Amino acid sequence: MQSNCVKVPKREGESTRKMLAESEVIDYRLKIKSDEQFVYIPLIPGISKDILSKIDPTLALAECDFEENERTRSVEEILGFAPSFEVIGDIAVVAEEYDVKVGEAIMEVHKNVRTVLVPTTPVVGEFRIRHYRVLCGEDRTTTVYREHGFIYEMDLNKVYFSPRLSTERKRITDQVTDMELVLDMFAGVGPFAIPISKRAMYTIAVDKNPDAVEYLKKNIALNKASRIEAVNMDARDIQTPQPPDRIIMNLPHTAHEFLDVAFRLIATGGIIHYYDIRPETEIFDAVIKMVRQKASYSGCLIDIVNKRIVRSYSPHEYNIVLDIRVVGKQD
Ligand SMILES: C[S@@+](CC[C@H](N)C(=O)[O-])C[C@H]1O[C@@H](n2cnc3c(N)ncnc32)[C@H](O)[C@@H]1O
Repeated sequence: MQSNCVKVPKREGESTRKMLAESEVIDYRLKIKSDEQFVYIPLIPGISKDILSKIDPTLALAECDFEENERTRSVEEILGFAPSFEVIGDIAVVAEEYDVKVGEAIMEVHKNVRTVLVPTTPVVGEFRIRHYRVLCGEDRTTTVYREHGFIYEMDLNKVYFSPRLSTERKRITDQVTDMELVLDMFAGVGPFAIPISKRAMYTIAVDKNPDAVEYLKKNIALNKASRIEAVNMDARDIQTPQPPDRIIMNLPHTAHEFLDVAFRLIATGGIIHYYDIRPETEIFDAVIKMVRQKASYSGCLIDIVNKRIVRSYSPHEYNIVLDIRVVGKQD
C-alpha cells in the first residue's frame, strides 16, 4: 500500500523512529521497512511537509509502498472493557484501580508507550503534583512530550503537566503579537510560555516549583527559545520591567487568590487569561461576579471578552477560562 513516509539513513533509523513515535505520527497499520542504506517509516494520513518540519526540520517527506501489518486488537478487545488512560510522551498514565494486565494491553496496542504509570496520590499541594509507581515497562517517570512542534522534557513525579490543554494553549499562543510583554504566572515546564515566546516581544515565565523551573529552563534550550526568562519565584512577588500586555493565570482552584497581583501589574488595554474549576450547576455567573469585584477593588475597569469551557475536569466540574480585557485603570 502506498503511503507517505520518512526515509532516513539506517544509522538514524532507531532515533528517528523513536522521535516519530513520540509525536504519534507513525502509521502502525503498515510495516516499517528497510533496504541496504535506508529505513522507511510510514506516516499516518494527513502528515504534511509542514507538520513534519515542525517535528524535525531535517526530515524529508517521501512516498513508498508498504506491506500492511496484521491488524492489532484494540485495548478493549484484549481486556473486554475500555480503560481510561492518558498518554504523555511515551508514558501512559492509568487510573489507580487498574492492574498490570491493563498496562500490558496498552503497551501491546500502543507501540510508542514504553512505561505505564499508576498514581499513588491525588494531585496535591501548591505545586499540583501527583506521585506515581511504575505498573509495567521501563522503570522511569521522565518523558519527552511533543505539542504543536515543541518538545517538553519532564519528570511526572516532580512537575504538573496535562496534555489535555493542548488546544487551549494554541488558542492563546495564536493571539500573541510581537509587541507584547507576556507574563505566565504559573508556567510549569513551559507549554504556554515557550510557544508564546516565539511570537512575543518578551516573555516572563514564573513558577514556584524549583523542579518545574529546572525543566522549564531545559525546555527553553531544547526549543531554542530566546526572548524568554524563567523565574523561580512565588507569583505574588513578581515585578516586571513594564506592565505586561498579557498575563496567563493557569492555576485553576487558586488563581483567584492572585487576581489582585494580575490587576496591579497588567497594562491598560492588556488581557488576562484566567482559569478556574467550576461546578456544572453554575459555570460562569459566580466566577464573573467574583472577577468583577476583584477588578473593582483593584481600580480596574474590565470587559470579559471571552468565556469558554476548556475541558471537563471531573464528572460534575469544568475547567473554564475567562479572557479579561482591562480597559481602564485608576492611578
Ligand atoms: C496547573 S499547573 C500549570 C502549569 C502550566 N501552565 C501547564 O499548562 O502545564 C500550575 C503551576 O503553578 C505553580 N504554582 C503554584 N503556586 C504558585 C505560586 N504561588 N507562584 C508561582 N507558581 C506557582 C505550580 O508549581 C504549577 O507548576
